Parts: sequence; structure tokens; C-alpha cells
Amino acid sequence: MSSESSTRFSIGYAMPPKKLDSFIQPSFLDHAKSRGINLVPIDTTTKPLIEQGPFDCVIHKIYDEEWKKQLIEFSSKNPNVPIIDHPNAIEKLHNRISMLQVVKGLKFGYHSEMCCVPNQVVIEDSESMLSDPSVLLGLKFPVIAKPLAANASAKSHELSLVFDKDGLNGLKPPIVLQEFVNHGGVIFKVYVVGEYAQCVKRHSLPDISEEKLGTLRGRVPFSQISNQAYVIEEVEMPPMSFINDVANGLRLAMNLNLFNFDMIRDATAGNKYLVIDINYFPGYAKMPSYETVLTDFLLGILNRKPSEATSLELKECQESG
Ligand SMILES: O=P(O)(O)O[C@@H]1[C@@H](OP(=O)(O)O)[C@H](OP(=O)(O)O)[C@H](O)[C@H](OP(=O)(O)O)[C@H]1OP(=O)(O)O
Ligand SMILES: Nc1ncnc2c1ncn2[C@@H]1O[C@H](COP(=O)(O)OP(=O)(O)O)[C@@H](O)[C@H]1O
Ligand SMILES: [Mg+2]
Ligand SMILES: [Mg+2]
Repeated sequence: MSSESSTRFSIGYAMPPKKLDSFIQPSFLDHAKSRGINLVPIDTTTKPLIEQGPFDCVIHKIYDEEWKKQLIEFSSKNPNVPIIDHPNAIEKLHNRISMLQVVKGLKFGYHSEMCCVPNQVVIEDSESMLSDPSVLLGLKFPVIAKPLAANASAKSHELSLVFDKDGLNGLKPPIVLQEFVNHGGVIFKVYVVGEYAQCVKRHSLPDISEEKLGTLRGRVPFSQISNQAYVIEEVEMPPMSFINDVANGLRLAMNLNLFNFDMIRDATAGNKYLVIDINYFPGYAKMPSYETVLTDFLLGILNRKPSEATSLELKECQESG
């Protein structure tokens, strides 16, 4: 393939080893290179970011405070270099309550489908959860117990399906208890890359009938059940116009470009969708054509006019205004 223009761009990337292994594939590096983009690793351990580069853009998935300080310092010295995305915006996804707050405020054009979140409560301490029934706010069992923190640790993906109050014994707050919604055993995973969205189907927990529920006790732990990309033919996809509106609504409301969200369809109401999880910088390498989608997005950012504010600048304006 020939380069689209003679200008070459340099994009710095910073991410943990697991992400480097999955995201930085030779097929992606080669494709980006053929279109004028050099992807350059950022040294996050031995050298400050401001001493590296020059970069035309920085992409990252590193969560500590030290990295955030480095990004802000880099951005103040290089105000025209886009940082994808702003650490404050990413931080909202590190808590399973704040991550879904944005869904409630979504506004978009007419669709016969609707989009909401399951009933949920946050439990800060074991004592209140076990002794005070009011903290459950009338939540209906079964519920899914999820660690409140969604901070990329293995622990943050250790979930449990809880069938009754006894099943809450031994859970370690802070946790979110979220009503389990029957959804036909399939989730829709929507990958968002700027204005682009792609929806794939993944296996999920099976439905639980009222009859079966009467026989189930306690809780069952599970983890990352929707991460394998199997083909699921028979389930109908949500309409693409609806997916695009939800994806765009979330992107604009969160001021984020690179994320995915997990959505289920309520088995008892075919037009009711529930967003259950939003992830920053997900496993894009599992998204078909990720090399071209990501390269198109990066070229779009790099070819923006300097007058178009970067993600970091935009957010700072919002915060100070
Ligand atoms: O590793 P992968 O490819 O399974 O990607 C994980 C994502 O899987 P998905 O693309 O949604 O199937 C995964 O999505 P889920 O939370 O499992 O829905 C997370 O985004 C995970 O990142 P983190 O551990 O939450 O920071 C992602 O892990 P990292 O690659 O960021 O470590
Ligand atoms: N409220 C819910 N109702 C039904 N299934 C759910 C619900 N919440 C989560 N799940 C199932 O559990 C999986 C993991 O939950 P999720 O919130 O996406 O956590 P993680 O961040 O570890 O992916 C989902 O992909 C889905 O299969
Ligand atoms: Mg998930
Ligand atoms: Mg997640």
C-alpha cells in the first residue's frame, strides 16, 4: 500500500505489558506505517514523558497518578499535541457507579428501543449490607456482585451471581449489587473508536427461570465470561442506528474516544437495552479490521486543524468554565 501523503506522523503509545502484547500487533504497526504513521513506544519507567518524542499525538492506558502528572506537564509544554484521552475523563470509568451515571442522561433522536441501566446499589461496608435490609433499596434477587473499582486488576473482574441474602455473606465491599436481567445468554459488545462504532455478540450468563430460581441458593463466582470471541449466529443484532446513537451519546457525554460498552437486551421486553459495563481502551485486537479502524481514527486526529481543541484542552475548558 502506498502512503496517503508525504507527511509522516509519530504517535507515542504508553500501556501495560498485557495491553502492548495484544494491541501492538505487527499487522497494526505495518498498516499504520504504510499510511504515514510511526507508532513509537513511550518509556514509562526510566524517562519523563517530556524528555521523549517529538510526538504528534499520544495514546495511553496507564492509570497511576504519576502518569497523570506527566501527561499534564507534557500537555502544558505541547498544547497542540492531542492526548487520547484525558485522564480525568478516563477516571470516571474506574468506578462501576460513575461509569454508568452517564447512561441515564443520554438524549438522542427517536428510536423504538430504549437504553437504561439495571437497578443497582453500592455497598460500602459488610455490616450494613447484612444487618440493614434498607441498604438493598428493594433490589430483587438474583443480583450480580461486582467490585466497585474497575481498575484493570484481575480482582476487579471477579464477579458473583448471588441468589439470596445468604449469598451476600463473605462478599468484600466496596461492591455494587446489580439486578441480574435475563437477556438470552448473549451480550452486545460495542467497540467505539471516535465516531466509529462496531457491535459484536458474545456469550454471557444463561437466563434463570422463576422455577429454577426457587432451587438456587447462595452465590456462584465467575470472571470474564464474555471475553472469548465465538461466533453466535442466531441472535438478532440491535439496529445499527440505535447502536450509533448510544455510542455517540456516550462518547460526547464522557469526552472519550476509545472505549467499549457491554449492552444486554431484556428478554421480557425486546426493545429495552441495558448498559452494564463501559471499558476504557478495550481489547481492540479482537475487533474485526482493528488495524484500519484505528489508523483511520488516528489520521483523523492528526489531520485536524490546530484550531480544533484537543481532548485535554477541551476538558480543561469545561472544568474551568
Ligand atoms: O485483554 P482483552 O483483549 O480481553 O481486553 C479486555 C477487555 O475485553 P473486551 O475487549 O471487552 O473483550 C475487558 O472488557 P470487559 O471488562 O471484560 O468487558 C476490559 O476492557 C479489559 O481491560 P481492564 O482489565 O478492564 O482494564 C481488557 O483487558 P486489557 O487488554 O486492557 O488488559
Ligand atoms: N446486570 C446484569 N445482568 C445480566 N448479566 C450481567 C449483568 N451484569 C453483568 N452481566 C454478565 O457478566 C459479565 C461481566 O460483567 P461486567 O459488568 O461486564 O464486568 P467486567 O468488567 O468484568 O467485564 C457481562 O459481560 C455479562 O455477561
Ligand atoms: Mg464487561
Ligand atoms: Mg469491564
